[in-house]
Amino acid sequence: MSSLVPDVSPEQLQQLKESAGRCIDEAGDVLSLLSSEIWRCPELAYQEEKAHEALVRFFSQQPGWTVQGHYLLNTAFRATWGPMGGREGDNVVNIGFLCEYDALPGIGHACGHNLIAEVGAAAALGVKGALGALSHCPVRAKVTVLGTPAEEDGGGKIDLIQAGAFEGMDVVFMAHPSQEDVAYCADLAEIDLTVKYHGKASHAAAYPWKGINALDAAVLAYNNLSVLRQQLKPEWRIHGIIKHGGVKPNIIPDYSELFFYLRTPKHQDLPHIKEKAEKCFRSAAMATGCQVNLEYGKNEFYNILRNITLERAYEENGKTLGIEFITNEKLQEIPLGSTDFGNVSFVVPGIHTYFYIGSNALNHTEEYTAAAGAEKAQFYTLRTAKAMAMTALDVLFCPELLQRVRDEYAEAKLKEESG
Ligand SMILES: NCCC[C@H](NC(=O)CCN)C(=O)O
Repeated sequence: MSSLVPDVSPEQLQQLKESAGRCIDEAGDVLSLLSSEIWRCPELAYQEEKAHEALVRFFSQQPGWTVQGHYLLNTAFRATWGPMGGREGDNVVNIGFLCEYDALPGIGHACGHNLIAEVGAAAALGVKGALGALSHCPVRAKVTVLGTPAEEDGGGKIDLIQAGAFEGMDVVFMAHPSQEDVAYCADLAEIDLTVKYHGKASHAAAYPWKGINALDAAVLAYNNLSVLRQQLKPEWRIHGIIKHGGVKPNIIPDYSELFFYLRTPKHQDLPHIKEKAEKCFRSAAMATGCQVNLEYGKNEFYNILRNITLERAYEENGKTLGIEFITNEKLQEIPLGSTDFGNVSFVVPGIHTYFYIGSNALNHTEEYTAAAGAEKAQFYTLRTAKAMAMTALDVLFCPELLQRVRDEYAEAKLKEESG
């Protein structure tokens, strides 16, 4: 155990951790109600108005929180507690907990973002409850809960970074529902791409030769990408849909639209995959005579800048609660997606952990939607919140640990950005 702040013994820190756990358990009912309220009203990216309202109300009803609704984004919020403790002039240690709450089209909370909101809120209540019960907290602490919308589409955290929402935070935590408990996954960098082909309509039977077929362009592009995949590095991903391919069989389509995600392990590799994909889309335009427009998403999602120091502290705390983390060997088998937390990890040291919710269903399926709304998920969600809260207390009371977190972050960022 790293050395603690003066006047705090390891036993006292352990008692604080147990106090945080009790506070989370005591709030279990209201936390479950919050989570199910969000789960029952799935809302898409940037449209999470009911979820935003539920979370703002939740923290407004909890004593001691300063709550800002519509914080920098219409459906983002910020709830802060502190600074408290320590002595005037002491450095404040600001711990951030992130809440996601956007759903997926047609299948609701199939990624369990209602549980992400719950686990962030729960961990924050736990830390605040433990520190608030002290007659005098020897460290100057602040807890910040940030509601970060639109992870599934657009990247609300990236908008919030650009708006300065993460300034002054020392460490951030969030946890994402999964099939396993793991402190880190090598989530991929990602960019959205919308491709629009414009051709010329004509009667498909009477005089097709007068048409310029935008659906042909879409099909050629799709097939170009399908053969390109053999030449991509194994971790790279290109996948997408044809959103529009025509209106009637007897009208040569004059418009088609495709929506694709391009992914690479490092965000520095995104330009390379973009270049390869663009050739596939532009050559299809050339072959058919269509005009083509390529429109990239407004935000590039970064890969996660991992912090092993923080991950290990989280794992140590989680194991005391019975969490069985998967081994590193199995880590290679974890399916990877992308998250705008990656961008956050390049401005603040943090961890984006994954947690089992009592089901082996797969994310982005209707089965997972059911699992995310099931009572069974509550035990695992609160347990994860306790592990996060305990790790936050380690950071607050072990200056040496916080320094190692910061040193690793600075070194990893320098290494990553120097390629
Ligand atoms: N265009 C961004 C897509 C993000 C999405 N994220 C996840 O699925 C993580 C879990 N919510 C993705 O497709 O990776």
